[in-house]
Amino acid sequence: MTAERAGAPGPDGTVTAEERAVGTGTANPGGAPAAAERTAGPPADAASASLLQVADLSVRIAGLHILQGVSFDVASSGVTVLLGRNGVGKSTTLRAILGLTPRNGTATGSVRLGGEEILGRPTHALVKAGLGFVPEDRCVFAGLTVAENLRLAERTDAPDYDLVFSLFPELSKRAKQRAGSLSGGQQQMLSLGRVLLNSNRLLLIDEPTKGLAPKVVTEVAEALERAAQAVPVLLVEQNLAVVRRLAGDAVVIAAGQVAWTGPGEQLLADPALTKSLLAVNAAGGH
Ligand SMILES: Nc1ncnc2c1ncn2[C@@H]1O[C@H](COP(=O)(O)OP(=O)(O)OP(=O)(O)O)[C@@H](O)[C@H]1O
Repeated sequence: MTAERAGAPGPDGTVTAEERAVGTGTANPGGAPAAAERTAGPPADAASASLLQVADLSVRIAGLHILQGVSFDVASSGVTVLLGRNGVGKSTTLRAILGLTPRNGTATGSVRLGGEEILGRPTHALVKAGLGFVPEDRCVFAGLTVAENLRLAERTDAPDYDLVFSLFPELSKRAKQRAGSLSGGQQQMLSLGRVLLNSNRLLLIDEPTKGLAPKVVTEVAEALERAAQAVPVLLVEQNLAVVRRLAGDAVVIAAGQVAWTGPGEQLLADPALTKSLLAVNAAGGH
């Protein structure tokens, strides 16, 4: 698809001077990337180390210009975390990558997976190409058993049950239990297991710890850590304790654009920056 000019918002844009001012991170001072930075792209070694390259991604839905030229890379191993205040467009970014922008919307720019342009390709082709998605609502069939949920997710003749059960032994133990009676954390593991049965090049995971009790959050973070050893992950996550535990690189979206990118550790080590970008304390509280 053709790259759409980003930067200055259109008449329906949502960028305010104050929001732009929070973009003081080392990787992207000033919030929106300068045109020269965008066209220059990442250094050659960074490009070769990245699996997914999102460049100048703009999404408009129902008259709203939600993403206004978002650019970032996802590393070929470990967890890249996508952060930002509520409603900035994190889920919209995942959905655009997956070809799930609603039909009354448009997604323009470029998304490359392993160097190949994928923006605009249909979702079924992207799933076949190795994008695995774990949505925010977990998506398990409450009335079916764990084993049935897993069987329904099989997409190949050789689903990798060994991997899934080695990562989440709980799923093997609870194979005959109805998914609706699992705890929130166990449901999240089932949701991850359903995706990991098939071979994936990249997992896109949307707020897996949302609404979970602190103890369960820790369990899910451990599960994600194990999953990320098998497959690289692009993770939307608001819980900074989870980010601290998992993040390699962090990408912060504000006002429709990438306001900061860099090592997650570096972001969390700077409480003032964390607070200005995310309106939360690095200790984890709001
Ligand atoms: N289909 C849609 N129709 C209209 N507006 C939408 C649609 N999808 C998203 N939006 C709007 O786009 C903005 C970004 O939404 P999105 O869900 O991507 O944010 P988010 O950063 O993931 O938020 P949160 O952290 O609260 O989950 C919001 O203002 C949302 O209301």
